[in-house]
Amino acid sequence: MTDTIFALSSGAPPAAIGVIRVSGPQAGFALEALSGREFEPRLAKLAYLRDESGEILDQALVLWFPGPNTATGEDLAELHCHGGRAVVAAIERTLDRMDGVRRAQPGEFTRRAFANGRIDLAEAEGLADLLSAETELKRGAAMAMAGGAFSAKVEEWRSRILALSAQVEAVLDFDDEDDVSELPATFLETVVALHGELVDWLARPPAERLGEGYRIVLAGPPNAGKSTLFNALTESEAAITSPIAGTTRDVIERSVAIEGIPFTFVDTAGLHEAHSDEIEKIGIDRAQQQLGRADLVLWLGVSEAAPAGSWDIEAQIDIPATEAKPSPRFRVSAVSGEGMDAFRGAIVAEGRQAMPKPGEVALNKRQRLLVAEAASALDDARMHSDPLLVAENFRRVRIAFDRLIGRATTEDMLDALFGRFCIGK
Ligand SMILES: Nc1nc2c(c(=O)[nH]1)N(C=O)[C@@H](CNc1ccc(C(=O)N[C@@H](CCC(=O)O)C(=O)O)cc1)CN2
Ligand SMILES: Nc1nc2c(ncn2[C@@H]2O[C@H](COP(=O)(O)OP(=O)(O)OP(=O)(O)O)[C@@H](O)[C@H]2O)c(=O)[nH]1
Ligand SMILES: [Mg+2]
Repeated sequence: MTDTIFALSSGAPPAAIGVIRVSGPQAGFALEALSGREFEPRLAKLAYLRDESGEILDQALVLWFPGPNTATGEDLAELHCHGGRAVVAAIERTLDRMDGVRRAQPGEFTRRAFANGRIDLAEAEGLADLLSAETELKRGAAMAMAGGAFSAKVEEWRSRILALSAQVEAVLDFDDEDDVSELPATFLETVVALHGELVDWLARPPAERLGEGYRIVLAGPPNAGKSTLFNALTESEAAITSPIAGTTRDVIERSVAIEGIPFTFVDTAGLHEAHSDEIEKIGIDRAQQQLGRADLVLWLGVSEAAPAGSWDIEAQIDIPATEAKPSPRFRVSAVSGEGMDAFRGAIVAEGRQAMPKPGEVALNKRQRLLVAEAASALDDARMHSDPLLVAENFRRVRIAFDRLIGRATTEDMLDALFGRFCIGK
């Protein structure tokens, strides 16, 4: 028999309220054992929860959801208890002592929702992202994925490839000529259109961008004001600043959201020919590596040395002795604040255009690999005139679509996905 599982599904104690969810065939029994009574479906009721000896553990608000029309597709009970550590622990211990009832593993509620067909795999991935969303932009993308926006798209692609497959199968069934010339005139057009759509999806900003943030590296010679600017942009004191050249030696990273856009700012050691100091040399090596990883480099050195694609910044403009650059992209002072508003605005605009659009679905790596596999199979299909090979490649396309929404999955893959969830989800 399926185990009945339980876990605290709200924030960690101590909290005002803790919600313990119980899902599975024994959920109704467990609820009755704790409360001594039965409940009307989907109607909140206040009840005392007791252990086997009759001792009151808590007074809780209880919800009873009989399956299969529930979040998990199983019988489901929710105990909205007081969120103190000992309260939650006492209720959990009492549940744990019941036959066929055990603690849930990470993501196990969602895994059951998937196993019972309540949600598909893309929606489950969206839920995982929703739980880890720290910016407005990521929340919007995750909500779109969790709400089935991409699943609906894949279903549509799937029906298109099935229709194309049927046309090829018809040729295979009725034609001895082994020639795709019998296919409808629109056949190739339809293949090309679907392929183009997949390629467009692959060109979209990836979902990982939303987590990692737009990566901006500050670079230039010592004492150029990199760390001071870094602190101003991240509104922190993360980097040490001083008039001593060579103050920053290691790479300092800070992730911040500005206007809902996620950024990772990176401060680096001043670039110059370090002759004697071994530590500084290592720092400069690391700074150089960071230049290669950046989405955007803010260059505070002489304009002639600016790396390709970087923004040439004239910093410390409040200091009269600062030599003016001929045509910098921005002139700023992190100390007086001069030029900073326009500079910050431009950075936000740059980050925004590299991110998925608000509320738009973004694909994660797994999803991109499968869309790429479907696109490449369609491309192969286009190259063949043998209907057997065309049909075979269309099968590859269909399998990739199936994997996107979880119609074809392996245990390993499900373990990896649902392991990302916290306990209680
Ligand atoms: N108290 C509580 N809040 C919660 C959740 C929960 O499980 N419990 N959720 C946990 O993720 C989210 C809401 N998600 C849910 C998704 C489906 C169903 C559900 O029962 N679906 C049924 C009936 C739908 C209906 O009544 O209209 C169904 O789909 O058939 C419930 C919650 C966020 N808030
Ligand atoms: N007045 C003024 N002083 C600044 C400004 N930016 C930086 N400074 C000062 O210049 C000195 C060097 O600044 P840092 O930010 O440490 O320079 P850095 O580029 O990080 O230097 P290294 O870490 O050694 O490579 C410090 O004393 C700062 O206080 C500015 O915009 N105006
Ligand atoms: Mg520094």
